[in-house]
Amino acid sequence: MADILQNVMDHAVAVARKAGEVRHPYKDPRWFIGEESVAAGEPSILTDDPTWIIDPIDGTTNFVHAFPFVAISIGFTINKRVEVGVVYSCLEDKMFTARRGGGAFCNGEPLQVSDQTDVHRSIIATEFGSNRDPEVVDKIFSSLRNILSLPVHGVRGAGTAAVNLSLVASGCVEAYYEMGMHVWDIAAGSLLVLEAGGIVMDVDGGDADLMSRRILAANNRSVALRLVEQIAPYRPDRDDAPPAACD
Ligand SMILES: O=P(O)(O)O[C@H]1[C@H](O)[C@@H](O)[C@H](O)[C@H](O)[C@@H]1O
Ligand SMILES: [Mg+2]
Ligand SMILES: [Mg+2]
Repeated sequence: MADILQNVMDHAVAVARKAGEVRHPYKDPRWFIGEESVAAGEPSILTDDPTWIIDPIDGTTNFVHAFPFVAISIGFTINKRVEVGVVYSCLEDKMFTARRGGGAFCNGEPLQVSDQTDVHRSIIATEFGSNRDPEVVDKIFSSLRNILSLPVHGVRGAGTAAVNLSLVASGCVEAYYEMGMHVWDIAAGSLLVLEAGGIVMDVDGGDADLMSRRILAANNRSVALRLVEQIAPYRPDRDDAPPAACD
């Protein structure tokens, strides 16, 4: 694991030097998008530069309530594409790692998504999120009702996007979708799913967009597209939306 991170950091330095940059890739705030740094007012703009995307605690509400799923999520992008993903599920003591083109692993063991193609025999993970706007809550429940009525084998939610994505990558659930989470929740986990043989797309079936705050990750296209038909989509403000103007 340390080797993977060291290689990536070396790569980041090499890319920076090639571009004639003198910035230090581990210290310049422009090379980071983190939940806490953004909360402190740092920008949340994904550029082509090597960028670390970090959620130090994914599953904060779980953590506060001692609900036993909490993760650390670290993604690394170049040209806006996730090259490395690391999710550490702390209480399970599972270290999930993926490198683009290099596969996905849990504690060093290769991961493979489920081979189930029938949505009716699937478990779907999702989250209720934290937005209590009645229109959003209606959409959440509309999607849930449609999916439960398909029917599916079950609907689950770990309370952390990173763990939900690790569950898709591990083949424990067939798919995970959510609207309203942030780029730091999904950057690392989305690569886990891709490298375990799955797919990642927008909830409307379009291309995945890391900054859109919408994700559908699945073991295969046939399960994903059946879910697209059931999901009532809404558009949260993007992670890279300009801050609202003050009067
Ligand atoms: O804020 P943290 O880092 O705990 O992350 C969020 C989760 O990852 C979401 O899936 C989940 O839906 C919640 O929004 C949760 O807040
Ligand atoms: Mg999070
Ligand atoms: Mg967090």
